[in-house]
Amino acid sequence: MSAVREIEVRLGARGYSIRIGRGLLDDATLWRPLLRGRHALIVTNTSVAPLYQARLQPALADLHWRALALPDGEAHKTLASVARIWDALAELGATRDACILALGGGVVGDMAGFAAACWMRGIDCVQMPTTLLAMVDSAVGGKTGVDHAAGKNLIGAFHQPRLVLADLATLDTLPPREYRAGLAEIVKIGALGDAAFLAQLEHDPMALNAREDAALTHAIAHACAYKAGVVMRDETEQGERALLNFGHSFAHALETVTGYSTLLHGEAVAIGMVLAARLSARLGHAPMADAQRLAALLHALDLPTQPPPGLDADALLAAMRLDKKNRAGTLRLILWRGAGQAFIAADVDADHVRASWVRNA
Ligand SMILES: NC(=O)c1ccc[n+]([C@@H]2O[C@H](COP(=O)([O-])OP(=O)(O)OC[C@H]3O[C@@H](n4cnc5c(N)ncnc54)[C@H](O)[C@@H]3O)[C@@H](O)[C@H]2O)c1
Ligand SMILES: O=C(O)C(=O)C[C@@H](O)[C@H](O)[C@H](O)COP(=O)(O)O
Ligand SMILES: [Zn+2]
Repeated sequence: MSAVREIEVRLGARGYSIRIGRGLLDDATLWRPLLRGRHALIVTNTSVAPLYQARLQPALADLHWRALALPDGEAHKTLASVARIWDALAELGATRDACILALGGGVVGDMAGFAAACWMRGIDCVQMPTTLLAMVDSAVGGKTGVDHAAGKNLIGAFHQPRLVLADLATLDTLPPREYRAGLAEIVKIGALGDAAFLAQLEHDPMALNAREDAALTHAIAHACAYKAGVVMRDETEQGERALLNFGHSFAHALETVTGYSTLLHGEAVAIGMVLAARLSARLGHAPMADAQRLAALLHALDLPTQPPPGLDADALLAAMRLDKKNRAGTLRLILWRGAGQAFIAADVDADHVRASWVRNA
């Protein structure tokens, strides 16, 4: 096994480690001791189960355990899917000391975490992310939940995992488009608060595309450490944590309006960050040159930087009005003052936001 990086998320009794390395799923000593009771449920999906589920099974032999493979895709990130997890827990007879092992990308992780938050008002969940996006973002920080037809992640809970185990070997099978989507959330960390990291990515955007363990470990650990710092200071998004939403008011509207089936989350975030950066420039908060820099980096990483054609600006604006960051009927967005300097912008003018949806505006 190659070197393992470890990052602590210090949240008192809710604290946990993030471990990053190759082959971690095969080392049951890393996660098996965390299972306190007799019941374990592997929550995964139909694509990931055949690839990685067998890695976990030997260590579960002396427990009551089951595996639930949910249908694949963001369109299935629904309460109906979570109800299937609760049904599986009921069939297993899972008590308060049961543990869910969330094996998959962010969709699986968000649903498994939410099911764990609610079952008997809270059982343990170990996040075993198998996508780049889940390793750098969704498995960390305890945001869990599902989508609603009216908006992304509108139903959910904060529920921290007991452990995050990021096995780099699982990325070997990740399709290129999904991999690139994860790069968008890595760029986001630089864009919102870490200009030096952003400059590193700009200096050699292709280094990460090689999927070489050392470069990957560095980027994943850097993104996780940054996010962990924010979460430790503001676990439930009373303030600073909202900055991790840079680009997301636009991204979530895009995902909602396109029925959660056209754009990947990371792709929507790439577009959303460029729109937020351009809007910041038009409102006089930031240089337009920084928005252009950001778009150039995302383009170099083969990520989209413009909304797909033919979308209805009014529908997109309507979706943005249901964003969780809004207050008292006004739009509250994450904008920036330039690379690495995101801030919370209250009461943003709706006409300006609407104009952002015009392609090339
Ligand atoms: N909770 C949070 O803080 C947070 C943060 C960011 C994103 N998210 C959420 O995460 C979701 C996106 O996550 P995602 O990008 O991981 O998408 P995903 O979970 O849909 O996974 C992407 C695709 O890759 C497949 N896959 C997963 N691992 C694989 C592997 N190792 N080999 C081959 N195929 C594999 C999946 O089956 C799926 O088809 C969105 O719902 C988003 O809202 C949550
Ligand atoms: O962890 C956070 O906080 C984030 O905002 C991370 C985002 O990348 C992620 O997409 C998150 O799910 C969005 O949260 P939401 O509260 O806007 O639904
Ligand atoms: Zn995101």
